Amino acid sequence: MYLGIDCGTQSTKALIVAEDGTIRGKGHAAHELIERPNGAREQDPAWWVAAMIDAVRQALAQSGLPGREIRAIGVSGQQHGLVVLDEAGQPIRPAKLWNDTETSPQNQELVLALGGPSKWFAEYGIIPLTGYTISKLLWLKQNEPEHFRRVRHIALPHDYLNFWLTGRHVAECGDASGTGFFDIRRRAWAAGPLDLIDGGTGQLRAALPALIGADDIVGPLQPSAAEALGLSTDCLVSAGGGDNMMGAIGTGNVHPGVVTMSLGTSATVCSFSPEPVLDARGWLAPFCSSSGGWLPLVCTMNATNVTGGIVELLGRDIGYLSDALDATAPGAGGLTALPFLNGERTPDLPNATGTLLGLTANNMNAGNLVRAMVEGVSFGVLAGLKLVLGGRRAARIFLIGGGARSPQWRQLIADASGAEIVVPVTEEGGCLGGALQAMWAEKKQRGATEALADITARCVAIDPAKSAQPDAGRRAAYDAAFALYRERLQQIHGVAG
Ligand SMILES: Nc1ncnc2c1ncn2[C@@H]1O[C@H](COP(=O)(O)OP(=O)(O)O)[C@@H](O)[C@H]1O
Ligand SMILES: O=C(CO)[C@@H](O)[C@H](O)COP(=O)(O)O
Repeated sequence: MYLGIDCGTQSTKALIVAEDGTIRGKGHAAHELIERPNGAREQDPAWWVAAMIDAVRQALAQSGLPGREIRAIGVSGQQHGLVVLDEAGQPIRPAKLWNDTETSPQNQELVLALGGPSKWFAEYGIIPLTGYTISKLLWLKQNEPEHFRRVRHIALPHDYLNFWLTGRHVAECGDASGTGFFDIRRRAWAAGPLDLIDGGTGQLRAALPALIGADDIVGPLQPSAAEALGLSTDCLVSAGGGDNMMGAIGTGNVHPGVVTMSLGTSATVCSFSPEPVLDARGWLAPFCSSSGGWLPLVCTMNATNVTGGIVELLGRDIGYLSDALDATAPGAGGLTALPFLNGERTPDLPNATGTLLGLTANNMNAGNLVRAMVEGVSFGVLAGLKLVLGGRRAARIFLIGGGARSPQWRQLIADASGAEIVVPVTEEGGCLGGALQAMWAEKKQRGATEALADITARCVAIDPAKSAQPDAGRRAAYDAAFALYRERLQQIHGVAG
């Protein structure tokens, strides 16, 4: 048995998976979120640990299996968050998250300090955007120098959980590639940007964990972690990765030609590549995968916070989102939402706020309000799909994340993209990816090596009842609404969608 753990923004999920891909147990525990009006978004790493313990114990109880049956664990985690640890390995302060826009001035400062976007691209293959890890370090130095001085280890959320599980400080290329201090072409840390922050003292270079391979084992569980989780100290922990990287594995996106879209707190779209896919404009995130390759990706910062938020504001439960899509027509009667509630990463508008345009006496109703938000979020990620595929059309998209539970939202994405939408039987893509990566690494460790593509081919199944085929008539209506969205985006923010 293998255990996948996914530390998302809103919750931690756990999944027990048998060698043939059968799901044996599930668990889920919600997270708190610290939000401040200045764009700060933070979580205490201790909350992730507590949620992980809770979710794993639920999954074990549901499976009825003894803990010693779990051979290996793979941890998936929200990308980019900065966990800073002191000499004793204790978190110094709450982690600033991927959707924290308070550090936008520091990001701008760093981009300029190295010589501008083209210099970053030439040197490291990436141009940092607000949300990536690096600006959080400069923010810490400028705003909390006492905390900065105590930094001895830098970790991403999943690296921190791996450390808590094993006592070892390591990282892997997928999640590391989203830091802004990683060389995308060479798949290695890039310490130069860190020298800009600490003035070349070497403090931050020394705080970097060693990089390991995607199919490597971090180590066995340390006794304290094994006891807390109800597992054995023989249980191994694999490299894990960023949640998008692990969601890619959980949808079989480990070879070219597969597209994964996630509708979680963020909306993301990505497609595996055996070569680096770089973008000198910096719109496409040129990340590595957590399966040994690259994973060009686009992430928008506003997704189910917007769609869930409007439904809540209307005093309904989340099922109303699907009802509203049923009750209204593509285009929401001319209503367009530019849903950048907390600034945005793609397009790069970290200080933007949301806008609702085209409101009339005829279209102002609850259904259209919900539809406009869902369409605004969807158009943002569909613009990203074009970037990821370099203008090619997707024939099929694997849809995961909480939003994929809505049949009507799935149909909207099918109609607006012209692609078939499929949903894996195991919709917790990050968790399944974690468990499958753990299987891959554990098998290699005991000399029973199996290619990851063979493991995903065996274990990732599509739920036929959840597939959606595009409708050409509705496609034309969505094309018109998408064109209006782009026009209004240009008008309000001066950028192309
Ligand atoms: N049936 C549904 N229809 C639309 N949205 C849904 C549905 N079920 C859940 N969601 C949305 O999914 C969100 C959670 O998504 P999830 O992928 O778990 O987030 P994260 O990984 O960022 O923690 C919820 O907040 C909710 O808004
Ligand atoms: O920042 C990114 C990707 O670059 C986000 O996708 C985070 O990784 C958070 O993911 P979710 O909580 O929405 O799954």
